[in-house]
Amino acid sequence: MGSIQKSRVLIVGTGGVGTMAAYALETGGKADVTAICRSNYDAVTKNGFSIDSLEHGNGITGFKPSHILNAVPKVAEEKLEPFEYVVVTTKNIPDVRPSVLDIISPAITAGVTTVVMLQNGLNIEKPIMKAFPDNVVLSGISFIGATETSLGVIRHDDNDSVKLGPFPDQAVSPERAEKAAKRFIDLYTACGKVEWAYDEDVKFTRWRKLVYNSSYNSVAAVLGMDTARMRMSQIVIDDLVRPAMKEIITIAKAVGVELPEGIDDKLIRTDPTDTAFVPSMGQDAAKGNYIEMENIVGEPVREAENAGVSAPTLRTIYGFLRGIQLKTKEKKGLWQPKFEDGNPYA
Ligand SMILES: NC(=O)C1=CN([C@@H]2O[C@H](COP(=O)(O)OP(=O)(O)OC[C@H]3O[C@@H](n4cnc5c(N)ncnc54)[C@H](OP(=O)(O)O)[C@@H]3O)[C@@H](O)[C@H]2O)C=CC1
Ligand SMILES: CC(C)(CO)C(=O)C(=O)O
Repeated sequence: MGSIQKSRVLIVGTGGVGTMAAYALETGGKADVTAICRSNYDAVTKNGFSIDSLEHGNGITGFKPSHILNAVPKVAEEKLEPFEYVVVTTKNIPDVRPSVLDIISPAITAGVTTVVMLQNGLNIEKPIMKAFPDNVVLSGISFIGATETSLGVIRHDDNDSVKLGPFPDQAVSPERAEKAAKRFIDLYTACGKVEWAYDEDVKFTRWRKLVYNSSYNSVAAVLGMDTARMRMSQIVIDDLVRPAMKEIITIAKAVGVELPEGIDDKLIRTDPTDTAFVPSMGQDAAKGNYIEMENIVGEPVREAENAGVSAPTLRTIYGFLRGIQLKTKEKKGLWQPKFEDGNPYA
């Protein structure tokens, strides 16, 4: 029997989500993974990844994807065989260059490569679909809890259950997009340890996830607080988290997405209370990293404005998050404190 041709998969970003994707795809045996590492490149090329995983087991050491690179390959220029899939697992920060489009473009073969976006937030697909109208772009909404605790060291402690499906309004045929999504699910779940499902309604799934992320993630970033403490306080839920959730539910309705009755109550109680869980934006803010505030809060706020819906809590939270991001930009040299032309407060 001849050997099976493995799918060429590029994973851009090997933090929590990207490393667990590399591990699932490689151990499934149907994919030949090229992983892009950045700050963890030296650690990973030397020692491989160390992983403690709820689903794959604890104490995994020395894991190395088939190929490890420290920059995204320029497929056309370097005359490489096209990638069938490019999986995007960086944080998505459109207000800081390079954008996701800038980062992944060199690796995409027009008309061939499917882009899999395993990132939180709204409208993240728009720039990719505009630049590559003849490529399938897939949405993966992840519930995995995976963190890179130090360079090349990953803790994975929640089920890797992703809903994957085509973003709406693509120029490619729905049949081609569905086939690409189902094939990727097959490659990923071949490891036998995780359950992924085909997503028939990406718009719904993304808005549903926003109910949690827009509220809990951003309040965690502003207050530096875990979700158990927010619930124990009562006031943080009553004054911030629940009103933000209710606004997302109202904006979703205005754009044609009916979220289930009681979704706010359910998601408020979703995290365990015996650990101090801090959602990703809270972790990034605490580390002084850029935060994913534009796709998680800015986009819903803009959708609300377009639909004529009032969203005062989200609007205020967005103001705080923009301030936090500006402080990070100043620390990293991307913003200088000076009056620009036209500033009325000079
Ligand atoms: N972690 C989780 O449990 C969940 C995460 N998500 C979403 O998944 C996405 C990924 O999150 P997560 O894995 O936690 O993120 P991490 O911050 O852990 O990892 C992101 C990785 O991308 C790398 N990266 C960023 N920019 C580049 C670049 N230009 N070139 C190469 N590598 C780059 C980072 O490198 P460096 O370290 O050098 O910055 C880092 O290794 C986010 O959108 C998040 O919201 C969704 C659900 C759950
Ligand atoms: C809460 C979680 C881990 C989703 O499962 C998430 O999306 C985040 O922290 O940003």
